[in-house]
Amino acid sequence: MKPWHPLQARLHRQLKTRALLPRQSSILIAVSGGQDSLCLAQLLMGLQPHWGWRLAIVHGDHGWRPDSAANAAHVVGLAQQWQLPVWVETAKVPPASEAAARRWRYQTFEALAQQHGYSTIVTGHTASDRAETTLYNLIRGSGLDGLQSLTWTRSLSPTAPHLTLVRPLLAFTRQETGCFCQEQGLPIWTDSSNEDLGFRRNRLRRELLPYIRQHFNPQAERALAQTAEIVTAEVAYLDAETDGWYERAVTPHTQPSAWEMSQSVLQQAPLALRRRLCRRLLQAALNQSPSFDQVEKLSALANSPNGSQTDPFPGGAIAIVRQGSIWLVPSEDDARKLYKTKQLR
Ligand SMILES: Nc1ncnc2c1ncn2[C@@H]1O[C@H](COP(=O)(O)OP(=O)(O)OP(=O)(O)O)[C@@H](O)[C@H]1O
Repeated sequence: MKPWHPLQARLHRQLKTRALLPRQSSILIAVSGGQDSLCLAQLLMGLQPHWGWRLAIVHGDHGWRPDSAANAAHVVGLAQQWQLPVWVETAKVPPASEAAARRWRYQTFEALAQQHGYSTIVTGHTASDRAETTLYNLIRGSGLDGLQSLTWTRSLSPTAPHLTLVRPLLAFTRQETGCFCQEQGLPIWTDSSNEDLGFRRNRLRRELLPYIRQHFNPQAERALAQTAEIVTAEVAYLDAETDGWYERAVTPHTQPSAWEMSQSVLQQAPLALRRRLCRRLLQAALNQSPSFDQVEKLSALANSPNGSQTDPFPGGAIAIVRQGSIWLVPSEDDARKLYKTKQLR
């Protein structure tokens, strides 16, 4: 038997200690054709006899670049060479942004995984991606949740709770995956859009991070990825704490729909949890991630007198203080209905 490559041995240890990909799992590998996902596919294939996984490849063709069909054909060719099942999903209309493309990819891959009985989708995200995301989110003013950036695992959607997204390469840098591909002679497909400095993300990767490395910390990438790792555990802890406070503080009502939050519970909550409670409530009520200012606006009602009210949130929802409760109602109209039913007195 061929001795394991050091990266393969490291990945094996990671998978064991973190219990990321259980034995006999059915795994769909998301392969863009870039160096990270090629490295991932190759490493998983090498470990497959030991873990007994069922592996397959999936590729998403966004139709963005003139060479996107050739890119897809390249991935199909590799999968055939590796003797793995392969699916290519093509976007009917090219997604309008990076974020839209990501959403489309995960939705399509998720449907495919369900259809063919795969329990896990894996991506080639690395410590370098993690470092960049953390730095990017820091500059944008994100809280801890943004700084944790990419997590090792996450469930893909509430409609498919058994389906997990796993990122097994978060401990490897892009430099390591690049060297690995070169050593193994893996044919990397170069995505020309990665060079485009019109994208903020690329400028951060090609200009800001090299500057930080040169002038502040040659290990900046590892340091940022480490920050993300530390923050991930802290966010998990705070989330679990928030669960209990949310349960005690918030009562949902129907007809008309409204959320009632106890003012005294909100007052007792430490500021970090108070903000989390308000954020979670706004997320549920508005169906979108609230901004910091919106969270602060709701949180300020913890100490506001009876009768206080916020100006409308996006979509027209308002929050009103009544008799020790903060009522979050979808609109002024709903507030009037509540007055009629005497709940809001
Ligand atoms: N078009 C795609 N088809 C399949 N998987 C994709 C696609 N684009 C991205 N992915 C998955 O998401 C991961 C991260 O995507 P990202 O856009 O950061 O990487 P990339 O630069 O396109 O390619 P790579 O990470 O493979 O070098 C990839 O490693 C890959 O697993």
